[in-house]
Amino acid sequence: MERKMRVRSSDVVNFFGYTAGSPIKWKSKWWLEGLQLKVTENGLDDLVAQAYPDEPDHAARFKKDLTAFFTPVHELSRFLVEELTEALGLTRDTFTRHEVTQMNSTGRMNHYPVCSDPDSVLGIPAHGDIQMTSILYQDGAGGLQVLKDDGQWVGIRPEESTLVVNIGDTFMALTNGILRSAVHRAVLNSKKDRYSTVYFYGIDNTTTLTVPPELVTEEHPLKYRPFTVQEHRKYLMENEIPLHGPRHLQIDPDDATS
Ligand SMILES: O=C(O)CCC(=O)C(=O)O
Ligand SMILES: [Fe+2]
Repeated sequence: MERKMRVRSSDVVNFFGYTAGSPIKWKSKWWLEGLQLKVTENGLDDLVAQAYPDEPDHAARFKKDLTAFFTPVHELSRFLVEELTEALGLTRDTFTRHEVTQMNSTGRMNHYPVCSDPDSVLGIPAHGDIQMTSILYQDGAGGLQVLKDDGQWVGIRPEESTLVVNIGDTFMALTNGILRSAVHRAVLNSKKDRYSTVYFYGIDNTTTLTVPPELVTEEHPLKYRPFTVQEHRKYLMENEIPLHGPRHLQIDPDDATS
């Protein structure tokens, strides 16, 4: 506990560091503790030094373990974004060229403690992820659910050696809604704790991003206005997200067709 307190978050927008319960000001309760990570050389050095100030061996091992997961997953994220971009008929680096530093991407480790009344509270309530893609590794406990178009929640069963890939709100808006940000949540169980680790691959936070003109046609008119990821993040931190994608970034926020 003392170690967790050493790295606790004091940042309400990006909440880097340790948080217990909801890291943001939504009304609903979150039944989890989490560690939000800056996955850069400096970010990881600072974190492990704060967590293990007098134990350099532990610090080095923790950094090695974090790097072993996040470095390949960063490369995989960029590859997947580029493959999807190309599949849409665009130049491969249309979006990834906005990847300034890894600073715009975030790692997150979630721990959902066992809950004696799992139907009374959620681990994480319904949301879409902010960034381009999320890659999630979950243990065998199960609890991730995705919202289907018919309003039903479907469980994403854990499979050994399998990663879950999710499209985020930024990628949805930048592809004019062709790729869909999946609304998801984490439910609890009364038998065992659950752990998951996520990498949110992000591009430039502060540049105004726009839908490429190639994705705007007569049948598929421009649906999303120019935006910055930072502005989108701030909106989400301040507004509990309803059960749909980034509708506030739409030119017509009342258009509910996706
Ligand atoms: O733990 C999970 O299955 C979901 C985690 C998640 O949605 C998130 O960290 O954004
Ligand atoms: Fe998520």
